[in-house]
Amino acid sequence: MRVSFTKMHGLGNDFVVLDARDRPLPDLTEETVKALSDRHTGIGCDQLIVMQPSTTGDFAMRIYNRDGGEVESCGNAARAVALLHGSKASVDTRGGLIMVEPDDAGARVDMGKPNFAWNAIPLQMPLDTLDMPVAWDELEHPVALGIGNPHIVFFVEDCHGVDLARIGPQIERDPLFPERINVNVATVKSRTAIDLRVWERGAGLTRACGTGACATTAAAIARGLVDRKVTVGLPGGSLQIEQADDGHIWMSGPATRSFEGSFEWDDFE
Ligand SMILES: N[C@@H](CCC[C@H](N)C(=O)O)C(=O)O
Repeated sequence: MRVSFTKMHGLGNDFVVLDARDRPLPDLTEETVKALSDRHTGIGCDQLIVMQPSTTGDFAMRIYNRDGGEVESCGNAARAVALLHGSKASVDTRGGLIMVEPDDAGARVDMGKPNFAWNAIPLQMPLDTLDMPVAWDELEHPVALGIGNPHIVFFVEDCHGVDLARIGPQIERDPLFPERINVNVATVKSRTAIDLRVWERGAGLTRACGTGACATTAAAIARGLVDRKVTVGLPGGSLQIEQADDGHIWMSGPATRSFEGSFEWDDFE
């Protein structure tokens, strides 16, 4: 079966997007995701995204990390599918229903409410998620929360000085996080600006992480470190994040279509 794809990115966090809204795809296995995501032998991406029909939203977005695992949420991909859809839409994800709307800058997304409940994230045991009594080397007292998917946020003096490639995988796979976790190191620059680097669960260091930017802003607001409207600077560029009066986190930022192509499904099974 010949399948068309669109290669896209949000601030350098890149995706292979398959549109199965009108034409179903064969079952996607972990091996197929890994093979398509491979940067040497496949098409190459951080996440594989599948758009599908939905009964609860205008369409569904399924998200697979490059390691083959299916996950709940992806902020940068939400902006990418908004661009492909072309108009305001409700998107059904495993992390909940989100609203997307293309705009001049790319897209605006209502990512829903952050969840600080330890068993929703989930953590292995009850802990104060706003000030966790845990440390990994110099990284200590993090905030843990869910924004569809699980995140841990460390506020540090200089996020660029953290060896995230070394410590990120240790934290991601610590038994404290039964479903593993996305690891954010953040430096608060002012009441309206945060610098952020992210070690993504199942994908490693990425140029940007939309849910990471939302989770970090929600954590910084909860700690009283920033105002409710923040610019988050990531290696790939900036996102605008805002918490509305009802607690929902809104994200605005670019989404880019890189190229289109097609492949033989059988070659990646
Ligand atoms: N790049 C994404 C997040 C993708 C999923 C994440 N790695 C997870 O495992 O939860 C984003 O922009 O939010």
